[in-house]
Amino acid sequence: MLRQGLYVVRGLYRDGLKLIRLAGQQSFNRAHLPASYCHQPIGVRALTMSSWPFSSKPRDYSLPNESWSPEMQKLYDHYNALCEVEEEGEKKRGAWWRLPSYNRTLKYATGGRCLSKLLQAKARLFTRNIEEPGAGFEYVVFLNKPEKSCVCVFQAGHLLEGPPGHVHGGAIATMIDSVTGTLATYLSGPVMTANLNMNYRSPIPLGSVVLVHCALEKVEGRKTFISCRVTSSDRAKLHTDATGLFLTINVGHLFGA
Ligand SMILES: CCCCCCCCCCCCCCCC(=O)SCCNC(=O)CCNC(=O)[C@H](O)C(C)(C)COP(=O)(O)OP(=O)(O)OC[C@H]1O[C@@H](n2cnc3c(N)ncnc32)[C@H](O)[C@@H]1OP(=O)(O)O
Repeated sequence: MLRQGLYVVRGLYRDGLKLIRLAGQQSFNRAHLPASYCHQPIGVRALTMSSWPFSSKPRDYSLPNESWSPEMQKLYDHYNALCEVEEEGEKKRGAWWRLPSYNRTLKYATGGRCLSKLLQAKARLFTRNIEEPGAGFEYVVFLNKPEKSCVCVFQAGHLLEGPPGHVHGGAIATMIDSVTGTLATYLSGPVMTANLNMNYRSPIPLGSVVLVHCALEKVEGRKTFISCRVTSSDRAKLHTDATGLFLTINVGHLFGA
């Protein structure tokens, strides 16, 4: 069982990174996957899964929905336009990639040896488990590969309230962990957060749109250091700055190996 679990998680990360690399596609779907990805078994076959890692057509939460404010949409359009550049009349991939985002990673999510199949089936990504559009975390992450950095456009919904009318510090920390963790994962493979340091500089009004900028500071062996700044959408106001340390893990770590 443990060996099966390891097999599954390895497949998850390998295929997750493949998905990230396919992320820039505007209308990402199975048809865009390489044939080898669609037809060859991956590790998760061990648990009788199809090679497509989702149970049904997944919703890509990084795409615009009706709850997005004009400001959020404008920032999305801005970064999305940078994902494709025109050179000599030809459209080419730009430096930026939009990362798709799903609320579950696999039909049977992985989560350690103690998780029952029922719990695994119910597992959902923390930041994507509020179904009502606009009520929780609305965000999209754009990765800049050459610069080893990323920007997240984040609109904070009313269910994230902490101090009256403002975003809860834990919700801000969640976004920082998620975005720095995403960048670290992209750069270093499977990682876990070992340390996050945060300075809350100014409160974030509920419903507002902020930018979460993350950049690679350095990699030392298994350690990936990421810095992060949460600013107003015009970058004029600093809301939070943070640093994160991520340690590359052997995926067996998640199974207590
Ligand atoms: C479709 C699929 C898509 C997949 C792709 C998609 C993208 C994906 C997005 C993910 C977005 C979510 C991102 C959430 C990310 C989490 O929230 S992870 C959950 C929270 N974190 C945890 O639960 C981690 C709990 N801690 C641990 O498991 C272990 O302590 C760790 C972090 C793995 C480290 O343990 P270890 O590997 O045994 O390392 P250890 O030997 O103790 O230390 C190694 C070195 O690191 C140093 N170190 C360790 N801990 C610390 C620390 N806290 N501070 C400073 N130094 C430290 C040690 O001093 C040592 O240094 P050296 O002596 O080598 O110089």
